[in-house]
Amino acid sequence: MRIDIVTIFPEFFSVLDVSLLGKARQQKLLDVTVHDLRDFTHDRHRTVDDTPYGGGAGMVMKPEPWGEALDAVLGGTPDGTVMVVPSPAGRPFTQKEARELAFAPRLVFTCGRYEGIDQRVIDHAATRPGVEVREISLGDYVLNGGEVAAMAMIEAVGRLVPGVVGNPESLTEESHEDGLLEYPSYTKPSVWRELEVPAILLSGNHGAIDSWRHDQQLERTRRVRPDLLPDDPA
Ligand SMILES: N#Cc1c(-c2ccc3ccn(Cc4ccc(CN5CCCCC5)cc4)c3c2)n[nH]c1N
Repeated sequence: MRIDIVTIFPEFFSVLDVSLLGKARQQKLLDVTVHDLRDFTHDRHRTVDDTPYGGGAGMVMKPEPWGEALDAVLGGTPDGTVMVVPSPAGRPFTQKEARELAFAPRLVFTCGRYEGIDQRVIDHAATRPGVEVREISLGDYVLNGGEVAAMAMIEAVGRLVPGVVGNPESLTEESHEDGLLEYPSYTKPSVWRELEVPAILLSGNHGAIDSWRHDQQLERTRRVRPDLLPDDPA
């Protein structure tokens, strides 16, 4: 999978050189390129923002640099490219969407700042052949820009790309994969500060362990996220 990121803070994504995603890049499972939006400006101050039409607080990101950046990045776009626009006005990001995006041949993340990107940039991108535009929100709270959201989405999607995670089985037993929160996990020692590991986990009875773990998922989901249960009697 190819991932392009356009941002005014390219150094923000240096974390992609390390950890699991860094290894995936070395293994050519992920091809990640970060582009500095200011490289697509032509004035001395490398200006990317201006005052909003209609008034209001803050600044809006100018369309011209974005247009040139996306011309450069989206040129020669294979069909199925998804341009992800992190936005507080976007659709909430979910594990289901992460799974969908993991199958896209190419993702382009457009990281806005200030009060956002001139809407015409998003509207124009949607007319580009082979490009699907998705405005996605990380959650119902306000960030200062799109980079944190893009990083979270890249990690959530990148780890689902075949070969990135060593044991793909571990991907199926995670919160939200089966619509439930995950069961609690334990490791050695069996007693720690007088706290014992649940005896069932030491029994070697894997049928009983699986059943206990599913019960734990249901209990935790009912307690913490009843909204995830289709018709929880509550
Ligand atoms: N994903 C995600 C996000 C973001 C996110 C994503 C991308 C950008 C680009 C800039 N910002 C900052 C910002 C802050 C407030 C507002 C609202 N204003 C209301 C009055 C009229 C003007 C707009 C817009 C933009 C961003 C925030 N926040 N929270 C998420 N889950």
